[in-house]
Amino acid sequence: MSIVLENISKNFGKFAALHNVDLEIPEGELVALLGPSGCGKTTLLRIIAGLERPDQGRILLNGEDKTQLHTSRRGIGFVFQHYALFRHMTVFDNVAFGLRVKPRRDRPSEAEIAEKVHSLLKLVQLEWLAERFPDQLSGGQRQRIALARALAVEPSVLLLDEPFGALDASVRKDLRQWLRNLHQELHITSIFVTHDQEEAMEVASQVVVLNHGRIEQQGAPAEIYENPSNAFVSKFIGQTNILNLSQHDADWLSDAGILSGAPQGNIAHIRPHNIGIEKAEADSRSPLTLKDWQHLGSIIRIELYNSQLHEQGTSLYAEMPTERFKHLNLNKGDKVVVHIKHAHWFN
Ligand SMILES: Nc1ncnc2c1ncn2[C@@H]1O[C@H](COP(=O)(O)OP(=O)(O)OP(=O)(O)O)[C@@H](O)[C@H]1O
Repeated sequence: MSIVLENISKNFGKFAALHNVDLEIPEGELVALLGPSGCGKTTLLRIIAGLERPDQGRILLNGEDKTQLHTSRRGIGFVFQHYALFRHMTVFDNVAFGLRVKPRRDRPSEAEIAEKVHSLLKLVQLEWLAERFPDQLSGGQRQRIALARALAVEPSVLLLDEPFGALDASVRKDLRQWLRNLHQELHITSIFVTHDQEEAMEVASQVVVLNHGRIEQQGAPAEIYENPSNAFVSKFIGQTNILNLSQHDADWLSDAGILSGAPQGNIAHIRPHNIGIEKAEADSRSPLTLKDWQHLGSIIRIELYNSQLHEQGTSLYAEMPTERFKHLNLNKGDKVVVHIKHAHWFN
């Protein structure tokens, strides 16, 4: 099901949680709503679900205005943190719940329900847990069961609010991949809320970046990373070095080669992987010293100290493949020269 939001605004008392939000989600996408705490992600999700009424605007599902339609009639499944599994029911009964409460004329027989529940438990790869109670499951297993429960009623849209929020890092990573695979299998239009940019980039086919109740940018992860439409998005998505030219950082940038052309703004955002490094000659006048580095798996993050950077104490971060770093044979305290391959410019 496609989703279109037109000019949605929502106030809580005097506080404007969403301002004139326009959003189009084509059928079958897996969309991340990404933004800092309090930016309006959950409010937007609740409005799509029909759990919250917008003060203004329309919600179109498959092109039809459903703004006034009750949640239960929107064909939406959700996995919200506070809609936890029913503790007194087994896994099987939890997944069967949505089918058993259907009106009599739509309700499948118990045999059909059993078949459906088993096929869903198979889909989430937890068939062997059917007779357990939620307290006897791990956090990751509970989330997968919650998803099976949401899928039982064959929703046209799946909404997930911080689905992996409370889980530890390695379980989160597994579940991200698993959700992506599941989506590729089912193709249900899905929207999940996260404040974790890495999660959004890794899982989603489309990322919607929100800030202060407004959409800053929508696009494929690579598009948002490579062409951030403003300084907020650039800073929020991935690591970036921020250099303010109006604060006299221009001189050393010019030495570094970045200002070979005219600056295209007052502020340069430079991704760590766009900073190339070479060992400096002994007589180099480079202001940059290798301060420290960290191993991030196959890449190395390098911290450079710049004695001429206007804001004293700030470092510049570069990244390169581990192999290349080994080849450079650098030690802490070595002088380096940098070559800046690309910058995003803002005012
Ligand atoms: N029922 C409410 N009454 C008053 N204010 C609310 C209500 N619900 C949300 N808000 C406010 O609206 C803003 C947006 O809230 P929302 O839950 O949508 O943010 P969020 O982006 O999901 O944040 P988080 O990542 O922290 O969950 C917040 O400032 C919040 O305090």
